Amino acid sequence: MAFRTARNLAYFSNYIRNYSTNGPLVNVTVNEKSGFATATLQRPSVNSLNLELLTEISHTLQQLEKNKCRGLILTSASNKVFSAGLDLFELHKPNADKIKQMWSTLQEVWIKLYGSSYPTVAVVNGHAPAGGCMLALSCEYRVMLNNFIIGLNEAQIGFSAPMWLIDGMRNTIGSRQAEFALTAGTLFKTEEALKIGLVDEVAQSKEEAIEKAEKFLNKFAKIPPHARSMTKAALRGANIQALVRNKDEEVRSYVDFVTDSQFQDSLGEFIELNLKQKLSK
Ligand SMILES: CCCCCCCCCCCCC/C=C/C(=O)SCCNC(=O)CCNC(=O)[C@H](O)C(C)(C)COP(=O)(O)OP(=O)(O)OC[C@H]1O[C@@H](n2cnc3c(N)ncnc32)[C@H](O)[C@@H]1OP(=O)(O)O
Repeated sequence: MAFRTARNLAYFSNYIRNYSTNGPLVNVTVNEKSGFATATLQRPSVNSLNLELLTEISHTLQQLEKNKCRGLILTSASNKVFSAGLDLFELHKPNADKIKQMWSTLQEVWIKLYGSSYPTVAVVNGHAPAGGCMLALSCEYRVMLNNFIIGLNEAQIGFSAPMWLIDGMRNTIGSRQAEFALTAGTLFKTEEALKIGLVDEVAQSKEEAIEKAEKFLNKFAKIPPHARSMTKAALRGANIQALVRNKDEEVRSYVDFVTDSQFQDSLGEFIELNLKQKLSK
């Protein structure tokens, strides 16, 4: 049964309504004609990835897969920030159990989005540092609006991106550019990101970006879906399998790393320097 049927659509909307306690953090709409779903991240003010948002993204992806989605556009309700990445306030002086769940859910999101059977496009309509860039990189195609930044700036905050994310970056922009970008933790302006292939197209407005995203998704209209998804799995499978094999070990290392006092000190400094307005509230 295709996801675009009215019955499935109603089921999906009900599911999202029932799932969220404080209103959905991800709003999903489906274009009944094309069958393409648009998932809009709407956690104020910057879509920072806390456990609740990550869990909702993960459940949304699961439902899309189950309902044989024909294509996904991932975007943001904010007109300034696509996603600010992991919620740094949740990483600061953390509860180890929550951190464990957070990292495990982040891994799930990568597995489900990078490995989705349906085609995916990120409409990057705002800044996309770190985890924001991760979400965009998990998609197959990226259309970005002008005057924003995107990149994996983990090195600047005092850690390294995990192996699966490094691989995702390498697959997108090539080894040499990935090495330059990751070791310096570079955040690229839209035009620079286009030049190195971190984004595929630039748009002047969200409407134009959505049109470009739909054009990309329509390219697959005549390709048998199972052939498309088998080919995608062949290309991306090794990355996913390596993560699945190493999942629990990575969660353990991550919790140790984040709860270590040295990391907490450097995160505290980063917050103080970059997000101190919020800290002083
Ligand atoms: C086997 C090995 C395993 C071990 C692994 C070791 C560790 C590995 C960790 C790897 C992690 C990789 C994956 C992802 C990592 C991350 O995502 S880390 C997060 C990095 N994020 C950032 O650096 C972004 C910081 N924010 C900004 O640069 C800017 O805020 C912005 C996004 C560019 C937006 O700028 P602007 O529009 O000017 O808004 P601001 O005024 O700066 O911010 C608005 C409010 O939002 C709050 N905020 C911003 N970012 C965050 C955030 N990341 N988390 C929480 N909150 C955030 C900010 O404080 C403002 O709040 P108010 O003052 O209350 O308005």
